[in-house]
Amino acid sequence: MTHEVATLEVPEWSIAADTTLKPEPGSRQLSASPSSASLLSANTSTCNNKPKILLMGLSKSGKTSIRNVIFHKMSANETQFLDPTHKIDKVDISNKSFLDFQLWDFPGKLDISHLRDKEDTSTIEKIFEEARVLIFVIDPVEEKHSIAIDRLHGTILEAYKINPKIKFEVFIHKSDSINEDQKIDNIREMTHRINRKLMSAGLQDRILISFRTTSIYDHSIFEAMSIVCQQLLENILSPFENILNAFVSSNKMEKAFIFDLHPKIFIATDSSTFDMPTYELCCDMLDLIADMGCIYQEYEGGEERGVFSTCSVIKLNDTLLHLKQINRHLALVCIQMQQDTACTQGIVDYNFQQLKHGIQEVLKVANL
Ligand SMILES: Nc1nc2c(ncn2[C@@H]2O[C@H](COP(=O)(O)OP(=O)(O)OP(=O)(O)O)[C@@H](O)[C@H]2O)c(=O)[nH]1
Repeated sequence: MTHEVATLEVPEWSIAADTTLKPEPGSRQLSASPSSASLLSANTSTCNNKPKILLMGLSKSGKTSIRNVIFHKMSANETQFLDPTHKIDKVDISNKSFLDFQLWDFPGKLDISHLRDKEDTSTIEKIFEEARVLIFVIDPVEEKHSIAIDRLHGTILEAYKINPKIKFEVFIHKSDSINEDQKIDNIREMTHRINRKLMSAGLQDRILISFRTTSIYDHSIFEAMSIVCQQLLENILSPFENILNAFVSSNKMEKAFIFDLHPKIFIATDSSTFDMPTYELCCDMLDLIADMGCIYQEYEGGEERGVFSTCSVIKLNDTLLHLKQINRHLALVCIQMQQDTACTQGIVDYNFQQLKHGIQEVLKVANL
């Protein structure tokens, strides 16, 4: 397979060290033997109006690793040296990001479902009433499956009681350590066990839980987090999808994604079938352009020179990969089969300008 970079401009988003993370001061303090009170601590009191995503699960299930790999560009191998989380770690995802929300990483030792008797209930209510999505991370190779399912069930009941609109996502994590058959079996077994528990509480029709297999060692965690983050953008998802559908059909594209560049999360795609290899190819293109950008970024007077109209095309045999920056935060990445000569670069460029205009109009109306 020949890899050929046809055109390349340096993207301004590729350079900066990751500044999307702004952990709150003191949010990672250690305590010798944490009680539930110290695990919760005053951290829950500094809420703001941003949507919140909660990251829960047993100790060592991989919550902090997920957070760091996606939002802090930590390599998967480095996560082996992470300390356990001792207090709720709240992270603002904003600044250089299009997405604007808070991610709350909970200590695995903190079992919210058993706190009602011990804690001020208003603290627990505060956690759930402002949350949009609860991600529960389960390690499938742990012997503590039943404990994890019990904790998940208790947490879901508690959260639903306080906030019936909250969405539930279960990441069956560390999928790199199990084979394909085990992945399917795991999802089937967990769905069955949690549904049986919800049925006995009479809630099986009211609570919808999505199960995904994830790993920080491949793109699956980025895909899963992308789908979770899209739940915060409900009002723009459908117009974005329509615009992408029109772009894909008029340029005879295979697939198109709109990515938030910090972090590498896709916030929309066209309605054609999603397949992992295509998504991985688009992610790899983003990484490649970002890396090239780091090397070739030009500076003016010690400052990075802003490049707002980055366009890159990579030719892989008979496939063209396009990356076109829409604005400071967003980029279109799409795949086109080259044998389709009807769509020249000029036509693609013109149609991209129409897409860009459409996206900007949607963002204006949505006040984003
Ligand atoms: N194989 C594999 N290991 C992972 C994955 N994600 C995390 N880990 C490892 O799991 C271990 C625990 O990860 P942490 O992120 O610290 O777990 P945690 O859920 O935050 O743990 P607490 O802070 O105690 O609640 C680390 O050694 C990680 O390297 C994964 O996708 N695959």
